[in-house]
Amino acid sequence: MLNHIFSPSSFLTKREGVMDSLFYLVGNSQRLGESSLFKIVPLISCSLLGLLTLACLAGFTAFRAKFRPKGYSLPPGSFGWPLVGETLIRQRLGQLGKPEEYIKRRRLLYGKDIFKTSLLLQPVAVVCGPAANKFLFSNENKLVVTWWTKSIQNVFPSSVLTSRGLHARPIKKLLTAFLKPEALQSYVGTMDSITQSFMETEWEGKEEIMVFPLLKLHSFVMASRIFTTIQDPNIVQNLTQQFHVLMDGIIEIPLNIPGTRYYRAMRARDVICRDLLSVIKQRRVALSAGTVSPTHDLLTSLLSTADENGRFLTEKEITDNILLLLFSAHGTTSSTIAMLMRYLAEMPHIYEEILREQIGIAASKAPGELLDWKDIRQMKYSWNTTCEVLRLSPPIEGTFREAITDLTYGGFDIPKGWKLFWSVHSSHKNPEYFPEPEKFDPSRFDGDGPAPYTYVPFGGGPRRCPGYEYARLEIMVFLHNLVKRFRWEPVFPNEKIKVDPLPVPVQGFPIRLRPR
Ligand code: HEM
Repeated sequence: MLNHIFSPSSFLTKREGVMDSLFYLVGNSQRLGESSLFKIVPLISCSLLGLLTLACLAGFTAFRAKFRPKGYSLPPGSFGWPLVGETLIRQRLGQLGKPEEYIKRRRLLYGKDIFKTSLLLQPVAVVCGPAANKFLFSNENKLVVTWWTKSIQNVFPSSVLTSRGLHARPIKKLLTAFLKPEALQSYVGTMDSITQSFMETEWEGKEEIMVFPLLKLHSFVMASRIFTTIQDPNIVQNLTQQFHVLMDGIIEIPLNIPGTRYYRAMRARDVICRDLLSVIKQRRVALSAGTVSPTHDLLTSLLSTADENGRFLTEKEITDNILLLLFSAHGTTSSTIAMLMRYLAEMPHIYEEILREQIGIAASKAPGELLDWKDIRQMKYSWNTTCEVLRLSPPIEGTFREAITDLTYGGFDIPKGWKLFWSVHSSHKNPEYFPEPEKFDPSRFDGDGPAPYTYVPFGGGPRRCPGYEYARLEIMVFLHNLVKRFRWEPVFPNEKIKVDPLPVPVQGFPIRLRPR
C-alpha cells in the first residue's frame, strides 16, 4: 500500500509537479518584482497547504489500510494514541522497572493470550505464553520472519540479525561454528586470565566501586579479545567510547540529523567500522603470510571460511557481524551479572552456596592454573542461580517477528505485514509453569529443568541466540573470580532498575567491597 502511494506513477509524480511550480515561482520572484511577490506568497502558502493535506490524506488512508484492514477478525486490543500508539506507555513502564506490567494488564483486560496494539509505528499482535513461543519459533521462514526497527537495521545492515529468510542461514552457520561449546572450550583459560587481570587492576584494593560501568568495560574487553584479538589499549579505549555512544542512540527514532542521539550513534558506528576494517585488512595480510592460523579468532575464521554455498563473506559483512557480536555480548552479559550481584547481596544463603561450589573448584587447581571447560561443567549451582536471574530479570524482554502471509493464531487473524511480539515474562512469570513466580529459587533448574518453551531468555527456533554458550562461560568465569575474592553490599540497597531496553541500575550500582 505505502509502496503504491509513493510509486512514481501516483502521488510522487503529482507532488514533484507541484514542487516544480513552486521552485519556478520562487526562482523567478525577483524578475517578477515586489508586487508580483505579494501575489505569489499566498499562492505558495496555498500550494504548501494543499501538499500537506494531500500527504495527510495519503498517510491516513495508508494507516487505515494497514491497521484496520477489512474482512479480518482481528485480536482484541487498542491501537492507543495516533501514530505513537502504545509505544510510550510501554517505554514508561520499562523505565519504572515494571516492563511486564504492560502485557500483564492487557491480558487481564482482554482475557486472552493475544491482543493487538501499535508499537514503534507498527500494528502488532502481542502473543503470550509457551504456546505462542512454540508457534513463532517453529514457524520461522514459513509464516513469520524476524523483524527489527529501522534504526537497528541501519546499524547492522548485512548482519545475521537483520538478514531474513534463507539469507540468514549461511552467516548464522558460520557464527555458530565459532560460538558452539566445542569451539569455545579452548577460550575458557583466556577468559579466566582476562578476568583475573581485570579484578587486579579495577577491583582489588578498592573500598567502593561503581560496578555497572566496570562490568560493561569487562564484557567489552573480553569480547574484543576473543572475537578479534584487538589488544592495543588505544584501539580498545576508542572502541569502548564509540560503543557507548552507539548504545545510547541505537533505539532512537532514525532521524539522521546533526544534534540527534541517533546521528551521533551512526557516526560512532562509522568510526567503529573503520577501525574494524583496518584490523580485517591487517589480518588478511597476516593470513596470507601464514603468521596467524585460520582459527586464531572469530575474525580470522570468518575471513578464511567459505559458507555452505562456497562463498566467502565480504569485508562489509564481516565488519557488520563482528560489530553485532561485540554489541550483543556487551550489554546482555553485563546486565545479567549486575542483576546476579544484586540478588546475591540480598540473599546471603545463596551467595554462601555459590561460594562453597567455587571454592571447591579453586581448591582442585594447582597455584596459577587457569579455569578450564571441566571446571565450568562443575558450576551447576552457580549456573542454576544465573538461570533464575535470567528468568526474573531477562536482558531481552522478547523480540518481534513479521507475518509473511495472512495467518491465524488463537482464533484471530493476523494480516500479512503485521508484527508479532513474543514476550519472555508472559512465560517466566506464569505460576502454572513456575509456582510462586516471584520467589527466587535456583532449584527450579535442577534435573530436566522447566518444560519446553516455558523458559526462553535466549529465544528459540532458528533465531535462537547463538551467544548462549559464550554468555554462560563469561558469566561463570566472572562469578568464580568474584566470589573467591569478595563479599559486597550495595551503597543504595533499593537502587531502582530501569529497563531501557535492558535492565540497568539507574545509579550505576555502586557497591562496598569486602575482601574475603
Ligand atoms: C545473557 C546473555 C544473553 C541473552 C539473554 C541473549 C538473548 C537473546 C535473545 C532473546 C535473542 C533473540 C532470539 C529470538 O529472536 O528468537 C538473541 C539474539 C541474538 N544474540 Fe543473544 N543473548 C545473550 C548474549 C549474547 C552474546 C554474548 C552474543 C554474542 C556472542 C549474542 C548474540 C546474539 C545474536 C547474533 C543474535 C541474533 C540471532 C538471530 O537473529 O539469528 N547474544 N539473544
